[in-house]
Amino acid sequence: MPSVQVPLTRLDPDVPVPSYARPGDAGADLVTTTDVVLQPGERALVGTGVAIALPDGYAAFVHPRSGLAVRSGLGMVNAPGTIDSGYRGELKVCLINHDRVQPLSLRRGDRIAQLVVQRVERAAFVEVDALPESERGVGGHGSTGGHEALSVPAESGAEHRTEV
Ligand SMILES: O=c1ccn([C@H]2C[C@H](O)[C@@H](COP(=O)(O)OP(=O)(O)OP(=O)(O)O)O2)c(=O)[nH]1
Ligand SMILES: [Mg+2]
Repeated sequence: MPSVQVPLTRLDPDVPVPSYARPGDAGADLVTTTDVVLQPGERALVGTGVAIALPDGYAAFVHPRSGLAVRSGLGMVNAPGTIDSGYRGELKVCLINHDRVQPLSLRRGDRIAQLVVQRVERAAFVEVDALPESERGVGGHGSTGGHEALSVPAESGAEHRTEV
Protein backbone atom coordinates (compact mmCIF):
# COMPACT_ATOMS: atom_id res chain seq x y z
CA MET A 1 0.00 0.00 0.00
CA PRO A 2 1.67 3.31 -1.05
CA SER A 3 2.25 5.64 1.87
CA VAL A 4 3.15 8.78 -0.06
CA GLN A 5 2.15 10.29 -3.40
CA VAL A 6 4.96 11.59 -5.58
CA PRO A 7 4.08 13.74 -8.61
CA LEU A 8 6.02 12.50 -11.65
CA THR A 9 6.44 13.69 -15.22
CA ARG A 10 7.68 11.63 -18.14
CA LEU A 11 10.23 13.51 -20.19
CA ASP A 12 10.26 10.54 -22.51
CA PRO A 13 6.69 9.42 -23.20
CA ASP A 14 7.71 5.82 -23.97
CA VAL A 15 9.30 4.98 -20.62
CA PRO A 16 7.14 3.23 -18.03
CA VAL A 17 6.22 4.99 -14.81
CA PRO A 18 8.63 3.52 -12.20
CA SER A 19 6.97 0.61 -10.45
CA TYR A 20 7.67 -1.87 -7.70
CA ALA A 21 8.18 -5.35 -9.18
CA ARG A 22 6.67 -7.17 -6.18
CA PRO A 23 4.68 -6.34 -3.06
CA GLY A 24 7.05 -5.33 -0.30
CA ASP A 25 9.80 -4.13 -2.65
CA ALA A 26 11.63 -1.05 -1.41
CA GLY A 27 12.85 0.09 -4.81
CA ALA A 28 10.92 1.07 -7.94
CA ASP A 29 12.84 0.23 -11.10
CA LEU A 30 14.27 2.93 -13.35
CA VAL A 31 15.19 2.40 -17.01
CA THR A 32 17.80 3.88 -19.30
CA THR A 33 16.42 5.96 -22.17
CA THR A 34 19.52 5.38 -24.28
CA ASP A 35 21.49 2.44 -25.60
CA VAL A 36 24.89 2.39 -23.98
CA VAL A 37 28.02 0.26 -24.28
CA LEU A 38 30.43 0.44 -21.36
CA GLN A 39 33.95 -0.85 -21.77
CA PRO A 40 35.58 -2.42 -18.67
CA GLY A 41 35.97 0.35 -16.10
CA GLU A 42 34.07 2.86 -18.22
CA ARG A 43 31.28 5.04 -16.81
CA ALA A 44 28.38 6.95 -18.38
CA LEU A 45 25.61 9.21 -17.14
CA VAL A 46 22.29 7.98 -18.52
CA GLY A 47 18.81 9.49 -18.34
CA THR A 48 15.80 7.66 -16.97
CA GLY A 49 13.16 9.78 -18.70
CA VAL A 50 11.37 10.77 -15.51
CA ALA A 51 11.33 13.73 -13.13
CA ILE A 52 9.68 13.84 -9.72
CA ALA A 53 8.65 16.30 -7.03
CA LEU A 54 9.27 14.71 -3.65
CA PRO A 55 7.35 16.20 -0.75
CA ASP A 56 9.27 18.19 1.84
CA GLY A 57 10.83 15.85 4.37
CA TYR A 58 11.51 13.14 1.80
CA ALA A 59 14.47 12.16 -0.34
CA ALA A 60 14.93 9.41 -2.87
CA PHE A 61 18.00 7.26 -3.27
CA VAL A 62 19.05 5.67 -6.54
CA HIS A 63 20.45 2.22 -5.83
CA PRO A 64 22.05 -0.34 -8.13
CA ARG A 65 20.18 -3.56 -8.98
CA SER A 66 21.90 -6.62 -7.56
CA GLY A 67 21.08 -8.97 -10.45
CA LEU A 68 22.87 -6.84 -13.01
CA ALA A 69 25.73 -6.32 -10.59
CA VAL A 70 26.24 -10.07 -10.14
CA ARG A 71 25.67 -11.04 -13.78
CA SER A 72 27.48 -8.24 -15.57
CA GLY A 73 29.40 -6.12 -13.06
CA LEU A 74 27.09 -3.14 -13.53
CA GLY A 75 27.38 -0.60 -10.73
CA MET A 76 26.77 3.05 -9.99
CA VAL A 77 29.69 5.36 -9.39
CA ASN A 78 27.89 7.36 -6.70
CA ALA A 79 25.67 4.66 -5.22
CA PRO A 80 23.33 5.51 -3.72
CA GLY A 81 22.57 8.67 -5.66
CA THR A 82 20.70 11.25 -3.62
CA ILE A 83 17.61 12.92 -5.08
CA ASP A 84 16.78 16.10 -3.17
CA SER A 85 13.14 17.00 -2.63
CA GLY A 86 13.65 20.27 -4.50
CA TYR A 87 15.11 18.61 -7.61
CA ARG A 88 12.86 18.80 -10.65
CA GLY A 89 15.29 17.65 -13.32
CA GLU A 90 15.49 14.26 -15.00
CA LEU A 91 16.63 11.46 -12.70
CA LYS A 92 20.01 10.36 -14.01
CA VAL A 93 22.20 7.42 -13.18
CA CYS A 94 25.99 7.36 -13.32
CA LEU A 95 26.65 3.77 -14.40
CA ILE A 96 29.97 1.95 -14.35
CA ASN A 97 31.11 -1.37 -15.73
CA HIS A 98 33.10 -3.06 -12.97
CA ASP A 99 33.87 -6.12 -15.07
CA ARG A 100 37.58 -6.28 -15.80
CA VAL A 101 37.21 -7.99 -19.17
CA GLN A 102 33.75 -7.87 -20.72
CA PRO A 103 32.11 -4.80 -22.25
CA LEU A 104 28.55 -4.28 -21.06
CA SER A 105 25.71 -3.48 -23.40
CA LEU A 106 22.48 -1.86 -22.26
CA ARG A 107 19.47 -1.16 -24.42
CA ARG A 108 16.97 1.65 -24.15
CA GLY A 109 14.25 0.44 -21.76
CA ASP A 110 16.52 -1.85 -19.71
CA ARG A 111 15.96 -1.54 -15.97
CA ILE A 112 19.28 -0.25 -14.66
CA ALA A 113 18.66 1.01 -11.13
CA GLN A 114 16.00 1.34 -8.46
CA LEU A 115 14.60 4.33 -6.63
CA VAL A 116 14.02 4.13 -2.88
CA VAL A 117 11.87 6.93 -1.42
CA GLN A 118 12.49 7.69 2.23
CA ARG A 119 11.64 10.20 4.90
CA VAL A 120 14.67 12.16 5.97
CA GLU A 121 15.46 14.46 8.87
CA ARG A 122 17.13 17.80 8.51
CA ALA A 123 19.46 18.38 11.42
CA ALA A 124 20.49 21.52 13.21
CA PHE A 125 24.23 21.07 13.67
CA VAL A 126 24.99 22.58 17.04
CA GLU A 127 28.66 23.14 17.75
CA VAL A 128 29.71 22.17 21.29
CA ASP A 129 33.03 22.06 23.18
CA ALA A 130 32.90 18.32 23.85
CA LEU A 131 30.65 15.50 22.65
CA PRO A 132 28.76 13.34 25.15
CA GLU A 133 30.52 10.07 25.93
CA SER A 134 29.34 6.78 24.43
CA GLU A 135 30.19 3.10 24.74
CA ARG A 136 31.76 3.03 21.24
CA GLY A 137 33.70 6.21 21.68
CA VAL A 138 36.08 6.81 18.80
CA GLY A 139 36.38 3.11 17.85
CA GLY A 140 35.53 2.43 14.23
CA HIS A 141 36.90 1.01 11.02
CA GLY A 142 36.99 -2.57 12.28
CA SER A 143 37.37 -1.89 16.02
CA THR A 144 34.97 -4.76 16.85
CA GLY A 145 37.12 -7.30 14.97
CA GLY A 146 35.73 -10.36 13.20
CA HIS A 147 37.46 -9.76 9.88
CA GLU A 148 40.82 -11.41 10.55
CA ALA A 149 40.44 -13.64 7.46
CA LEU A 150 40.32 -10.52 5.34
CA SER A 151 43.48 -8.91 6.68
CA VAL A 152 46.09 -8.20 4.07
CA PRO A 153 49.26 -10.34 4.36
CA ALA A 154 52.27 -8.24 5.37
CA GLU A 155 54.24 -9.36 2.30
CA SER A 156 51.57 -7.90 -0.01
CA GLY A 157 53.25 -4.54 0.34
CA ALA A 158 50.15 -2.81 1.71
CA GLU A 159 51.34 0.34 3.41
CA HIS A 160 48.12 1.78 4.73
CA ARG A 161 47.23 -0.60 7.57
CA THR A 162 46.47 1.17 10.79
CA GLU A 163 45.85 -0.16 14.28
CA VAL A 164 42.31 0.50 15.42
O1 LIG B 1 22.29 9.61 -8.90
C1 LIG B 1 21.87 10.78 -8.92
C2 LIG B 1 22.29 11.75 -7.99
C3 LIG B 1 21.78 13.04 -8.10
N1 LIG B 1 20.89 13.36 -9.08
C4 LIG B 1 20.31 14.71 -9.15
C5 LIG B 1 19.25 14.88 -8.08
C6 LIG B 1 19.95 15.62 -6.99
O2 LIG B 1 19.04 16.41 -6.25
C7 LIG B 1 20.94 16.46 -7.78
C8 LIG B 1 22.16 16.83 -7.02
O3 LIG B 1 22.77 15.66 -6.55
P1 LIG B 1 23.96 15.73 -5.49
O4 LIG B 1 23.61 16.66 -4.39
O5 LIG B 1 24.31 14.33 -5.14
O6 LIG B 1 25.13 16.28 -6.40
P2 LIG B 1 26.12 17.49 -6.16
O7 LIG B 1 27.37 17.14 -6.84
O8 LIG B 1 26.18 17.85 -4.70
O9 LIG B 1 25.40 18.62 -7.01
P3 LIG B 1 24.64 19.95 -6.52
O10 LIG B 1 25.72 20.93 -6.28
O11 LIG B 1 23.73 20.29 -7.65
O12 LIG B 1 23.89 19.60 -5.25
O13 LIG B 1 21.31 15.65 -8.89
C9 LIG B 1 20.46 12.41 -9.99
O14 LIG B 1 19.64 12.66 -10.89
N2 LIG B 1 20.96 11.15 -9.88
MG1 LIG C 1 24.44 18.44 -3.54
